[in-house]
Amino acid sequence: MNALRVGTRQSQLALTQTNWVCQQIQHIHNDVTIETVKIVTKGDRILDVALSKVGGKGLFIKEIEQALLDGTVDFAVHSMKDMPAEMPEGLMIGAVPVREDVRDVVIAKDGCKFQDLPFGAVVGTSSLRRSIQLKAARPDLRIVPLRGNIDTRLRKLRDGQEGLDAIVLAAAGLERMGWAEQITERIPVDLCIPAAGQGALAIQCRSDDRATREILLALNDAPTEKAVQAERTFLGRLNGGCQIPIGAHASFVPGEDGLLEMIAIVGDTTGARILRAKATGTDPVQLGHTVADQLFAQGAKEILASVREELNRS
Ligand SMILES: NCc1[nH]cc(CCC(=O)O)c1CC(=O)O
Repeated sequence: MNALRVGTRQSQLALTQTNWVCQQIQHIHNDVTIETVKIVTKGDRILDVALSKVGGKGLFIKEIEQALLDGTVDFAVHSMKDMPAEMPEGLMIGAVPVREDVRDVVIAKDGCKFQDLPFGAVVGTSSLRRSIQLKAARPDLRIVPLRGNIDTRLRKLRDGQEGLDAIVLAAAGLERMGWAEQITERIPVDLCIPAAGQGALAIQCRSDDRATREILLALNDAPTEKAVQAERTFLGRLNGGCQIPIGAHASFVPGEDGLLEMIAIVGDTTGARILRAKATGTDPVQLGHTVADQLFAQGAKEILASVREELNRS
């Protein structure tokens, strides 16, 4: 008999993800019992302000990490893309389950494909990463801020708030909620490079908790882990938080045994300057550094400095 406690945010998505992980664990270890501990994070308390204005890294995870360190919970399930590249001493990612669809998606009021949206259509997203890439493809679009949990955002579109014609969300959240039928179009990754870790889960635990680590390991998917490692190494080099427009997507090249390809983007807040990079490699950490170095060689440091300055001012 083994009794574990899992920490989670209380959004529908967080609970759904956590339940999925607990089911997987109990499928493999039917003697393990798991108690769910709901934790409110700073990100949950300030849902009315654009994330880019709130700033700070790990807005949705700090309180949960503290509960892990305190021993109040034994593991935690996070959306990988909400995790900062660096982790507090004593904690680790114990498993990375197989990734969902990594893409961003458009949900349009009239079921209109992205390129077919009317001139000047209003598109809701609070993500600078999404907004600068969508504007690069469709400069006419009017991007408006959109916050809240997935269900809140879908409701705002249905209600036509802010004159919304469409919203952009991650496919993964919708898939996990069972709401994929609402998706109008999955945006190709080279048109809108996803956030580092998008579509993946991170199961976090204490580094010294061997028993829990052993249990979690069975849920790990090595290809997902390696792709995410490349993306997060890159993110760490750029020192990026969720408010900075950075995208990174790594995937194994089909038919090329063990070869990863990564594409990445960094831009300023208006999208006036956008830098892109692409590389392949077999070592995830090396690949993350290679792509970061490519962007630094193109002037990413100046862009990042200007974004940070701007976000600090506003
Ligand atoms: N930004 C919040 C967030 N964090 C994780 C997901 C779900 C998708 C995922 O796990 O990548 C979402 C919602 C969204 O971006 O649409």
